[in-house]
Amino acid sequence: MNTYSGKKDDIQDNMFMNRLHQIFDPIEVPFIIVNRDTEIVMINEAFAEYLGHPRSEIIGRPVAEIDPNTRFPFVIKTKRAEINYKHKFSNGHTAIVHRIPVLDDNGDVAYGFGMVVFDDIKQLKEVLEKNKLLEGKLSIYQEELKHIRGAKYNWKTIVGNSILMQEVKKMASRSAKTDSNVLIIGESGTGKELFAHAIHNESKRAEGPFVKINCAAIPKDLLESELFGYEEGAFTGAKKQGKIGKFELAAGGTIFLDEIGDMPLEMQVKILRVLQEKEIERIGGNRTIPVDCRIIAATNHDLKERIKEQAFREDLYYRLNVINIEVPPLRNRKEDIEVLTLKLMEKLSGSLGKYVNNITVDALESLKAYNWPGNIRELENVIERAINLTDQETIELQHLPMHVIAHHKEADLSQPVSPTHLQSLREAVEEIEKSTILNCLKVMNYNKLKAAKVLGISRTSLYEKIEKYKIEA
Ligand SMILES: Nc1ncnc2c1ncn2[C@@H]1O[C@H](COP(=O)(O)OP(=O)(O)OP(=O)(O)O)[C@@H](O)[C@H]1O
Repeated sequence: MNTYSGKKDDIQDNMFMNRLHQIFDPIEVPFIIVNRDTEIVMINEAFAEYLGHPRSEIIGRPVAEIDPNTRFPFVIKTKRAEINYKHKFSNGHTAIVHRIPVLDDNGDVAYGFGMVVFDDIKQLKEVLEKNKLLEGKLSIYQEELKHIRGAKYNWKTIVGNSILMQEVKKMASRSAKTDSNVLIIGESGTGKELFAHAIHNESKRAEGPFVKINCAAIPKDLLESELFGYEEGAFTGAKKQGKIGKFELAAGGTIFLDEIGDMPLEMQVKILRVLQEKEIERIGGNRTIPVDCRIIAATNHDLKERIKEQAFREDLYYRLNVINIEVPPLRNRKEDIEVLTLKLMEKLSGSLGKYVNNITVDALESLKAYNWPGNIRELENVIERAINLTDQETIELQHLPMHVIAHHKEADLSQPVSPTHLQSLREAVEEIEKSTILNCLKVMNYNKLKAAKVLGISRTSLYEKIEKYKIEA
């Protein structure tokens, strides 16, 4: 081992430099330390070898004697570090180096520290290439993550080019540029959730998570812990390690509060507090956690009516309703029915594994004539049923439910039902009854109370019919 024996050769310095050699020698990266007179006080084996000199011959000598191109005198004079500088050594090697002045307590330069980061430019190029490759991969994974995290839809996947839809899309797209709260209103099945996805996807939070919570589907007692999470042992039955709530999960992204109109009043107070304070507290916790997510809420209720009924807080309504987007019902944009039908046929053919890509003019006319109380979700169900019924690649009138055909007056006269579909009146009535109940249940998200109301029958009667037709509800 070589030891330092420069001009200011006090024993402590010597021991210190020996120690540095012990540290830097096993490392293959070239390191060097010079004193303020730019004499080499430490150089590890890797650097000595790189310069092509035995270490014993260069320790203590001015670095410029070994490498006349050195910039250490400049770095020591200016006290300015040079990071990632390209340097051509006098032995012909070109490398990327760092040169860093090390200051003492008085702010004067005590040493100059140098290292070779890449020992030739080719190596640097390779690293850059690798980096480019990794960046490419990273963006693929980011895309995948975005997909997994939930926000799947954008303006293109929201089908419909009627004037009404163009207006709503324009408004929603404008809202995506801000971070304000958005309230999306519209009947059930109109596509409110799709709009929430698309707004998130176009916002500056697009790379963040999109977290949805259905305020109507989660039992009242669980809603608070779902939204805010809880600390370890917060209540009996709580998970041991605690639980992170949706607001925290949505950090950096968007939280979508679906069916906000059905949120219990006690929870509305808590949500209002979050909107005002921009912080939450986990159940059983004693610290506040800042909320960093955009809020989009949706409802199919007339919230002003709910306020009158004292079922919804007026202050919360105004907090949420900063930007209001109203998704029109399908019956007000019948121009969209054809393109929606074709798109849904394509989508459902894929998921049902049955290729159906045509629809007769009559069948399409029927769809256009119908009023669609369940909107696009109902249209989707009707198309799915038709794809299941047809033996060919075409949906015909006979594949549509009776209540849809009934709206197309000429259709039932001009289009005879095919002999294979002839049936008794009782069978026909039962088929209509069954499909009407099934449709209604689907449209009402299997809420039997609501479905019974819409069907105009009692809940008991609905249960009997579900039993009779063996409907899985
Ligand atoms: N414009 C559209 N283009 C294509 N598919 C649509 C469109 N609008 C809605 N859908 C489809 O219709 C179904 C219902 O849409 P969505 O769940 O967004 O409605 P919603 O208004 O949020 O309903 P709810 O109020 O019951 O929650 C979904 O399967 C969705 O993919």
